Amino acid sequence: MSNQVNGISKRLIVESPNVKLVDGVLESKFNYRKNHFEHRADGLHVTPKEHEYSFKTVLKPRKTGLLLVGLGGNNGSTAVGSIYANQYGMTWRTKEGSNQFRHPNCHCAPWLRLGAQNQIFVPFKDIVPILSPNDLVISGWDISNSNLYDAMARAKVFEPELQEKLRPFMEPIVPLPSVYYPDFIASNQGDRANNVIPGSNKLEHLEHIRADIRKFKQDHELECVIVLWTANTERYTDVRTGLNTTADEILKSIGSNEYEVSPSNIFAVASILEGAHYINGSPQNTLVPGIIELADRHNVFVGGDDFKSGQTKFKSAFVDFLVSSGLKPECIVSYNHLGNNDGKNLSEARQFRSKEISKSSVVDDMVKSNQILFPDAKNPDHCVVIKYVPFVADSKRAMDEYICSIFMGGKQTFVVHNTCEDSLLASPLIYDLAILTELASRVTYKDGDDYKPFHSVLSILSLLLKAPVVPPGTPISNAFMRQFSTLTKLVTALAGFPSDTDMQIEFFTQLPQSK
Ligand SMILES: NC(=O)c1ccc[n+]([C@@H]2O[C@H](COP(=O)([O-])OP(=O)(O)OC[C@H]3O[C@@H](n4cnc5c(N)ncnc54)[C@H](O)[C@@H]3O)[C@@H](O)[C@H]2O)c1
Ligand SMILES: O=P([O-])([O-])O[C@@H]1[C@@H](O)[C@H](O)[C@@H](O)[C@H](O)[C@@H]1O
Repeated sequence: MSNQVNGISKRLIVESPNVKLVDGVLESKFNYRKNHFEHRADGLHVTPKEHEYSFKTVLKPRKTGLLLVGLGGNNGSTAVGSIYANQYGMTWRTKEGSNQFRHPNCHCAPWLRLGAQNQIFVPFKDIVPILSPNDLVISGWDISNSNLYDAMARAKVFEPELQEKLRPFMEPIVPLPSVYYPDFIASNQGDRANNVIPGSNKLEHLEHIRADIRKFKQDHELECVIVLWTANTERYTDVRTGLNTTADEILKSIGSNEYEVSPSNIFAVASILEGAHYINGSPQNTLVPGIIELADRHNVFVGGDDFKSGQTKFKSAFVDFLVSSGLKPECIVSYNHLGNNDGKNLSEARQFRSKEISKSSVVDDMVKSNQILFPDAKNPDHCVVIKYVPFVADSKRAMDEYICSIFMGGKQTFVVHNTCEDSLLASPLIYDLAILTELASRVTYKDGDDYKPFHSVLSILSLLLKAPVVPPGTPISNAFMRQFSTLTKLVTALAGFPSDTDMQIEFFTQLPQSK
């Protein structure tokens, strides 16, 4: 591990009796402070509690494969192309001049202030070793047989010169045939579906996808495989007893060709049965209770839902700022239009509804966090609109209006406009999700005498997702900086030192001499 202090590269050496390195495994002890609260007749009682965790982190990242469902989409082709652009140091002209691949925010937090007194900043990757996106082996499936050069041109995300430089790398890549059940995505996607696994037997489709995953793992001698859904948004599936509320039910439903089993359910079950982790980058409710139970049974991670990329990411930080500042959001209208195939798919009601749910739930925790502003925990008026306008292609235009009640009955209105290539926001998140999932696969914690992995529902991915799926009983946090803090505190705990409290008390007190 190394860090930059004034440009001088230095190793990060943790001086602590709570840390030891044994055969490439970092063993660390972490004192977890967690207050216990109890409402009683005379008031709210708080009892400070402390719990000692022991972690083991295998330091060497695993040889990892990333299988994208929707490989030929705007996000999929952009994610693959950007890896080659980085690996080969490509530059390309734009009307503003020459451009260079900018490493995406694929380390989540490029810099993490550690030592308040020295303002030392260390990137995540130097706190615990994490996978580089360049080392990912990437493949995947698509219902469209377009090779990735044609898919990249169709996406209209990269500049033409870059597309041509990428052609030798992208043209040979043709997505594997996929599972296609028309009722789950918009009917306007039918003309794309020319790369489909034949037949209608869902158990055969499951076994086909399982065989694809096994072959990919064997061919590339992989230690870790992550399957990530970046295919079209599906409609919600029913969740009901007998269909998918237990692991045995979902397996039985596939065996009996149940109509309500979706393509994304098939991919999730196939991944889990092949020991591959499964991440849902779209808003549909793929991770039904039965799939979560199956993941737990097979000790693989699942995560979702829906990349938190632009309008919602901003909202998760902005509303946190508003509520923390005592400004009460009364009305939030989030409108956007875009012209890519995602927008086309979302132009049908059932697919839009999946997205509306994920985009609307993002303020819930922040509203509940302030009972002075929201005594009845009633959410602000919150309206989400998405329109498909082909001309703008991937360049999404998002316009938001926030109206807040402020001091003495005043009103404060914020209007936000942002334009971006949607795929340039989402593609780095594909790496982030894969990198954090691979890191989590190397971590165990002590529970009694044994070390065990984190819960199968990987809630540490919440920072990157609009509608985080969390272990049962876990409060859902969407506030951006709180999610960020959760992740930074975990990473430093794994490395054996608690992250800074940010109190900076030492600057307005005489710091007691450390023992
Ligand atoms: N900023 C963003 O782009 C962003 C943010 C959050 C979520 N998302 C979600 O990510 C997903 C992909 O977005 P996109 O812009 O790349 O869309 P896209 O339409 O360009 O790509 C989706 C791809 O999935 C393919 N596909 C559809 N059904 C499939 C199946 N059953 N198996 C395999 N492939 C299938 C399509 O042919 C298409 O190539 C969408 O669900 C979108 O809502 C995108
Ligand atoms: O992440 P975000 O920018 O809030 O939301 C986005 C929507 O605004 C967009 O319309 C949709 O096509 C993308 O899939 C993404 O979900």
